Amino acid sequence: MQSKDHIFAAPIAQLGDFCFDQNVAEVFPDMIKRSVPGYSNIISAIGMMTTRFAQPHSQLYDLGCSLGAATQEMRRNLTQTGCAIIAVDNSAAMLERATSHLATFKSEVPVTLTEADICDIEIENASVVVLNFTLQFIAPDKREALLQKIYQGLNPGGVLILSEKFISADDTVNELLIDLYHDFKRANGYSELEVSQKRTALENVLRPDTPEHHKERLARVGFSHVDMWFQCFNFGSMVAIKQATTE
Ligand SMILES: Nc1ncnc2c1ncn2[C@@H]1O[C@H](C[S@+](CC[C@H]([NH3+])C(=O)[O-])CC(=O)[O-])[C@@H](O)[C@H]1O
Ligand SMILES: O=C(O)C(=O)Cc1ccccc1
Repeated sequence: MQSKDHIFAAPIAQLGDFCFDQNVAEVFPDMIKRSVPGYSNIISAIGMMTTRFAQPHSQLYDLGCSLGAATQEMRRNLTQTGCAIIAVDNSAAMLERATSHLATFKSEVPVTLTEADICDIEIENASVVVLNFTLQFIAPDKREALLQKIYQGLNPGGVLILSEKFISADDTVNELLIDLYHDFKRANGYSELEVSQKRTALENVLRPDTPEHHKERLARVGFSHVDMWFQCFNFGSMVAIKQATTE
């Protein structure tokens, strides 16, 4: 039985910052499905890109793995031999549930679940790195160093899949995309109060960048091929490919 997300349904007198605690981990599959437009399409495409980009005897990273949805899709779509998946999250509650969730599937592919800050881990011999709605929670002044580390740890021809909530550089478009996003949340059963309380709780925690800022930063750390492959309202996903040695 999956629990429904009612976290912001009742008025909260002292609304604190949003965090990935036990209560959020409990309702996370329902929350993410009803809160992130295109989430299931993005997860499927992570599987498709894994089939294309995974290199034999390399490592695949799921950074900010939550309950391991991207890890499971990568594992299911891996056709290369000798690969291992490293899934990392700094929320103990998420990792505990990811461990039991992933154990329900049969697979030959080794998965290591690590409780750590993704800014502190080593990345090496990587062919696929996934940041699926995680970079937005990293302090803005730490983002470039993290992307630089990912770039250094990727093998030539490797890919970073970066999904994020965005802001638009154009104020009118920005307002429109946020309005459409709130319509999407209401259509998925969230009340006005839930939408507004969550918005406030996320203010200091989820800091979105513009797509242009992402593209410039990805190019600056060294990625030679960068573009958006999916966008729905103010949510989307980018690919960044490290130049292959044969190009
Ligand atoms: N510094 C950090 N180090 C490690 N983990 C972190 C850090 N900061 C935040 N997290 C973790 O990043 C995850 C973000 S959710 C990712 C969804 C998943 N990728 C999915 O495909 O279902 C996205 C969302 O909820 O919007 C949470 O589990 C945090 O604990
Ligand atoms: O719900 C929101 O307002 C969001 O921006 C997406 C989201 C989804 C899950 C956790 C945190 C943010």
